[in-house]
Amino acid sequence: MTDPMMTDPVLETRGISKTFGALQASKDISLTLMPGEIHALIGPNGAGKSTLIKQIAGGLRPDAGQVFLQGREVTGLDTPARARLGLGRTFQISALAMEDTVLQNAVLGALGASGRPFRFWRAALGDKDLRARAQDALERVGLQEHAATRTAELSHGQRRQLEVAVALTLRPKAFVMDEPMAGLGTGGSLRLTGFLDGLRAEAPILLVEHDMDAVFALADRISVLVYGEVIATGTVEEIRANPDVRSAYLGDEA
Ligand SMILES: Nc1ncnc2c1ncn2[C@@H]1O[C@H](COP(=O)(O)OP(=O)(O)OP(=O)(O)O)[C@@H](O)[C@H]1O
Repeated sequence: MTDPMMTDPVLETRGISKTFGALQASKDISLTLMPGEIHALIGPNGAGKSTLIKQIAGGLRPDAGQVFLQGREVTGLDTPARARLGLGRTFQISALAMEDTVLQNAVLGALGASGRPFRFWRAALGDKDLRARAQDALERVGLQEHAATRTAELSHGQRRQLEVAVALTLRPKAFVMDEPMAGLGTGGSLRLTGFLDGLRAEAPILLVEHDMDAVFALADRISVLVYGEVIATGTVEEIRANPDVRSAYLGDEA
């Protein structure tokens, strides 16, 4: 990881707050994602992790606070506009078209990245540039041999890799990932952990994850969210040793 004192964050939230009725789901959240790092966001169910991710990605407008991507404020932009500026997102629930092939899904991602309307979808499949971009992304995640496979036939882990490939067609400056390990067995989690480890050199990753083995193996920094509030940010060692974090979340896992 690059020394955080020496560089500017790639992605930053400043004072993000959001209430749903009487519930404060985000309380004055300020986070940074530095070049080359994996910053994990952990916390109990209902702590507000997905709500924060949605505000960062553009699906939910904060009541207060700002989001910056490479120093540019994006708080007022919608999700596609943020994606075009380089915010790569993968979802808790797969957003892939299961009946389409792996390559078609990647081309669809590349089409979205190009900013062209989706009614050109069929034409996009024959577009050399989009196909090249899609094939390049598939190669980077190691799925090139499965380009013609129906997405439904991929393993769970391969689908996660395809989601990353779709995000890669955007040439992202930062990744935001919501529980990529969900539903993977031990072997799948280990493979994806190795893959994400290498991916951080491409773009830093803000990683929401419940799989603590993956978090402890990957994270340069961890922020702990409890009742909508970041109660601690630090290295794996600092977070494991933090008594507030142990009592609020980690318990025996630390
Ligand atoms: N659209 C909404 N309207 C009302 N309440 C909401 C809405 N979205 C989320 N909440 C509430 O906000 C709180 C935070 O939810 P959120 O899904 O962000 O938590 P989380 O940390 O991602 O949980 P999990 O780990 O289970 O995915 C919860 O109490 C949830 O019920």
